[in-house]
Amino acid sequence: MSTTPDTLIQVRGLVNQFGTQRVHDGLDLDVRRGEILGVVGGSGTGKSVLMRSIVGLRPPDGGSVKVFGQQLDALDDRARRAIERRFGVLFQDGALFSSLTVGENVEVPLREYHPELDARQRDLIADLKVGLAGLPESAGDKFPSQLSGGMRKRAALARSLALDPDILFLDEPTAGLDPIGAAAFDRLIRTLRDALGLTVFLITHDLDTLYSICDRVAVLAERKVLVCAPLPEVEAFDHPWIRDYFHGPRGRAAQAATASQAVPDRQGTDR
Ligand SMILES: Nc1ncnc2c1ncn2[C@@H]1O[C@H](COP(=O)(O)OP(=O)(O)OP(=O)(O)O)[C@@H](O)[C@H]1O
Repeated sequence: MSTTPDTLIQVRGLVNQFGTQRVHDGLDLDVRRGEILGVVGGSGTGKSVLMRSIVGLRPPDGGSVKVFGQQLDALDDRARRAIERRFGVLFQDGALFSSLTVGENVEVPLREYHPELDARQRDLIADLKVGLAGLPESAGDKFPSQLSGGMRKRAALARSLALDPDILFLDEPTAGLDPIGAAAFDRLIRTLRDALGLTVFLITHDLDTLYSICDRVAVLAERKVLVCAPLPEVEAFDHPWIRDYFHGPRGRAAQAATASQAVPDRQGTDR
C-alpha cells in the first residue's frame, strides 16, 4: 500500500490481541487529509479497538500506527500530548461528565491543555463550540440529563471540538438517533469538515451516513481492512459480508435515497 504526503494516519501490520482472541492481524489503513472515512464491519470486528489504537489509548501488540508522520508510542510524553491535542474524539456513549454543565464539559480539555486561559476566555470558547455543534446558546448552562439524546451527541461533539482538532474520531455518532436527527447530525459533520478542514474517522453501522457523507469506506473483516475505497468500488468487492450489507434491503434503500438527493446535496443546498 503506497502512501501520499496527504496521508494523516498510516496503520501498518497492526496486531491487537486479547488473550487468545486476535482482533486485528496485519491490518493496514491510510486516512487522507480532509476526507470523511467511514469505517464499517460486523459487530466485534474491532472498529472501536482500531480507533483506540490510533488515538493512543491502546498500545498495539504488533505493527505501527503513525499520525502526522509520527509514531505515537515512540514519542516522549510532551511530544505525544502535542499530537493528541490535535485529535477530537467522540466515544460511542458520548461520555459527558454528568455533574458538569455542557459548557463546563467543553471547558474540561481547555483547562487541561490551556491553563493560560482565564474563565472569561474559556466561557467564550465554550459558547463558540456549543454554537458550532448546532446547539442553542442556552444549552451551555444545562446538564447532560436535561438534554435529548441528539442534543447530548452535539454536546459531546462540542467538547471534541474544544481544542480545534485536525482529526475528528467519531464512534457511531448517530446510533440511537431517529432518522431525521441522524441525517441532521450527518450534515453537521460534513459542514464542519468543509468549514474547518477537518479529517474525519467515522465508525458507523448507518448506511445512510455512508451514502450521504463518506468519501471512502473501509470495511473490517477477517481481522483486516478488506477494502478501503469510494463506495462504488466497495459495493463491487466480492465478499459475503459486503454482499449482505450493501446489497440487502437496507443497503438498496440507502443507495436509492442518496441517488434521489445527490444533486442538491453535492451543490451544498442541503447543508
Ligand atoms: N478491553 C478489552 N478486553 C478484552 N476484549 C476486548 C477489549 N476491548 C475489545 N475487546 C474485544 O475485541 C473485539 C472487538 O471489539 P470492538 O469493540 O472493537 O468491536 P466493534 O467492531 O467496534 O463492535 P461493535 O460494532 O459491536 O461496536 C470484541 O470481541 C471485544 O470483545
